[in-house]
Parts: sequence; C-alpha cells; structure tokens
Amino acid sequence: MSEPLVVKMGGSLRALEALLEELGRYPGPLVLVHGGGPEIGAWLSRLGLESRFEGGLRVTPPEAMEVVEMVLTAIGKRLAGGLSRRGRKAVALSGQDALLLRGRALPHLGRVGEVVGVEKALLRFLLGGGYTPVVSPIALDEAGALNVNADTAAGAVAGALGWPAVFLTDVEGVYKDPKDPSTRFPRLTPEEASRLKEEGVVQGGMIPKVEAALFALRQGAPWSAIARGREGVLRAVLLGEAGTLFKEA
Ligand SMILES: Nc1ncnc2c1ncn2[C@@H]1O[C@H](COP(=O)(O)OP(=O)(O)O)[C@@H](O)[C@H]1O
Ligand SMILES: CC(=O)N[C@@H](CCC(=O)OP(=O)(O)O)C(=O)O
Repeated sequence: MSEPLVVKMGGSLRALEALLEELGRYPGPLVLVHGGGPEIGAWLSRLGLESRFEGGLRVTPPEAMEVVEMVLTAIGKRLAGGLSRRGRKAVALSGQDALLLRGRALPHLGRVGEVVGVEKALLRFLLGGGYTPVVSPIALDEAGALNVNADTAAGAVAGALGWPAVFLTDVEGVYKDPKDPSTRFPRLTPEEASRLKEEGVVQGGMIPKVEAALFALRQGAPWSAIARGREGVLRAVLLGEAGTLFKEA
C-alpha cells in the first residue's frame, strides 16, 4: 500500500480538504499533477474571454494563456501549501521550471500543446530529498508557455517515471452509460478502452483522461486508473475496490 504513484487531481474535484488529508498521509512517494479547468473558465469569462473546446481541449489564444498560467500557478501553490501544512512537504512547479515538461504546439488551438519530454531528473531530485512535486500542466516550447490538458501532462509524467497513474475526478470511473455509476467498468484492457472511445461511450472530458491512461501504459507505467476523488480512494484503488483499472490483459 505504499507504491509510488502519480496522482492527477481534476479541477472539478469536490471535498478538496478531505482529499488533501488522504494525500498527506499516503505512505509512498507521490507526484501530483493538477488541473483547474473550471477555475480557468470562470476567470476567463469574468474577463470577457469565453472558452471554446475542441476534442476536450480549451482553444487558448495568447491573451487567454496569461490567465491560464496565473490560475494554474495559484492552484499549484495552494495545493503545495495544503499538503505542506499536513506534514507532506510539497513543491509547486510548472513544466516551465528546468524544462520539466517540454511541449509541442498542436495546430489550430492557439497556445495548446502536447508533452514531448519530461525532465525526470528534477522529479527524482525532489523525491530523493523527501519532497512531493506538484506539477501544473504548462509546457514550454521555443515560443513560450503552452496550455496542456492536465490528464495529458499526468500521463506523460507517469510514463516517464514508469509509475502507476491514478486520475482522480468527479465520477467513479468509466461507465458504460455515462450517466449511471452502477455501469462502471472495474477493469479495461487498452483494446477495450480504445473500442469504447470509438463507440462514443467515452465522451467529453473523459476522452483525454482515457487517452492519458493508455499513453502512460504504452510508455511503461505498470497500470493506471480513473477513480472518484474522495477520502480512502488510493487504498481502495490499490485494493481493486474502486475506479476503473487500465492494464494489459
Ligand atoms: N463513459 C463515461 N463514464 C464516466 N464519465 C464520463 C463518460 N463519458 C464522459 N464522462 C464525463 O467525463 C467527466 C470527467 O471529465 P472532466 O469533467 O474533464 O473531469 P476533470 O476535471 O476531473 O478532469 C465526468 O464528469 C462525466 O460527465
Ligand atoms: C488544453 C486544455 O484544455 N488545458 C486545460 C488545463 C487544465 C485542465 O486540464 O484541468 P482539468 O483537469 O480540471 O480539466 C484547460 O485549459 O482547462
């Protein structure tokens, strides 16, 4: 129950304090990658910049990128502070620090990117010193900061470290009927998950999450899982009692 984990915290998570307690007392090494989609959306609309999504990704013109950076950085610092106060010394970083996440811009989406390289050495250095890295999903290319979907960033980090990835979100896992939690798949192979995507069972924000879970596996993570963020979730996932587990057959 103390294996190293990359944990992705979605921006739509409820009961954050309880979850920080859970992460604070997890006995194994952790790397956290966080989102913040709802908060980014709220700030952009407050500033009169409405968002449009393509394939689950926020189209991000340069003027919106500044807001994305500010909001994600603030969230990262908040999480690192919350964990540190609970005795788990955490350091908030973005992909811009020491080229932690090297990015490549995706066409037609403004300053949106994918991850093409992870500076593992920085993560290992912090982990070796007993610190928990908290990573904001901002990558860097020649032109500057790129907005990366947080699931994509977490999948890339897990793949690079060869660690399992747990994507915490507001649903119990992948459902056969996206509105019915009783139809949760306890386990999916990459082939089964890809089929569900093609069939349109996996929709909206679940698309980048499933893609990131599969990407992590292809890059060498032993398994990945999507589960609802709540107290006790990590233990329940490790025991196979919660979430959807992605693993080769
Ligand atoms: N097959 C499915 N099973 C479960 N949830 C699904 C499915 N297809 C789409 N979803 C949606 O995906 C959402 C999770 O993605 P998202 O809102 O982006 O979360 P986060 O902010 O945690 O990354 C769920 O709230 C649900 O509405
Ligand atoms: C390109 C892109 O879509 N980036 C995301 C980054 C934050 C994120 O992914 O947050 P959640 O995990 O809460 O969805 C965005 O701008 O919303």
